[in-house]
Amino acid sequence: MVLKLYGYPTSTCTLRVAVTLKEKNVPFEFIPVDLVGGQHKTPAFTANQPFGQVPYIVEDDGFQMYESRAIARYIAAKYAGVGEQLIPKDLRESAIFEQGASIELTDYEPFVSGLAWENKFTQMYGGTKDEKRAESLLATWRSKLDAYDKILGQQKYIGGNKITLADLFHLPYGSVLLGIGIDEFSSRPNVARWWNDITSRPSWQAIKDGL
Ligand SMILES: N[C@@H](CCC(=O)N[C@@H](CS)C(=O)NCC(=O)O)C(=O)O
Repeated sequence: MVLKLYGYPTSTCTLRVAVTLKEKNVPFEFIPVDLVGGQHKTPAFTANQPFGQVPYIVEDDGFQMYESRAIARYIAAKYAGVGEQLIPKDLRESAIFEQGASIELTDYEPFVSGLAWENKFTQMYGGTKDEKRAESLLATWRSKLDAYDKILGQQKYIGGNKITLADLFHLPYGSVLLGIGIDEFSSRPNVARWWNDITSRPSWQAIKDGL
């Protein structure tokens, strides 16, 4: 038996875990959850993920957990000896990794997810776009990316000079926005260099269009 990843084929949170598994060459079985049909809100599902969200993983000895970034950290630690380190061991390298991972959570995800909802998902679910909110999110995200460009002018990756989970965490939502024509990456030289670098990794290429 291999690790089971319960998720949705194109969900950003599911892809965050999948790219980490691919990066570490961990074989896994993807088990699709019917988000459209509401499977994730059933008692059988919330027994495994109390918030009724994907993803969660189950290992062959029965160990299971949820929260995409926490799962990625677990996988990176468990398979530390395989491929890239993804979470540095050195104290100060680890501190800069944590800095980058925190930036993703506070200065990136709220804006990219908001923009993805306003420009894509809301309409998919029959809602209407809130133009004012979308404009405000875009303006803030642009200023955040200006800061990213400065950071990436001084270091190769967002979590230091080596690829880490902090970089991988950026991939799913950034790709959603590019897919709907919101490109704030290519006009910023250091961000563009970084984005091309991380998106060209075989791990991401293998899953970027969904599982
Ligand atoms: N913090 C959670 C968020 C999980 C989450 O938002 N999952 C979304 C898909 S990316 C979901 O299940 N949405 C359906 C819902 O919330 O009803 C994680 O990172 O795993």
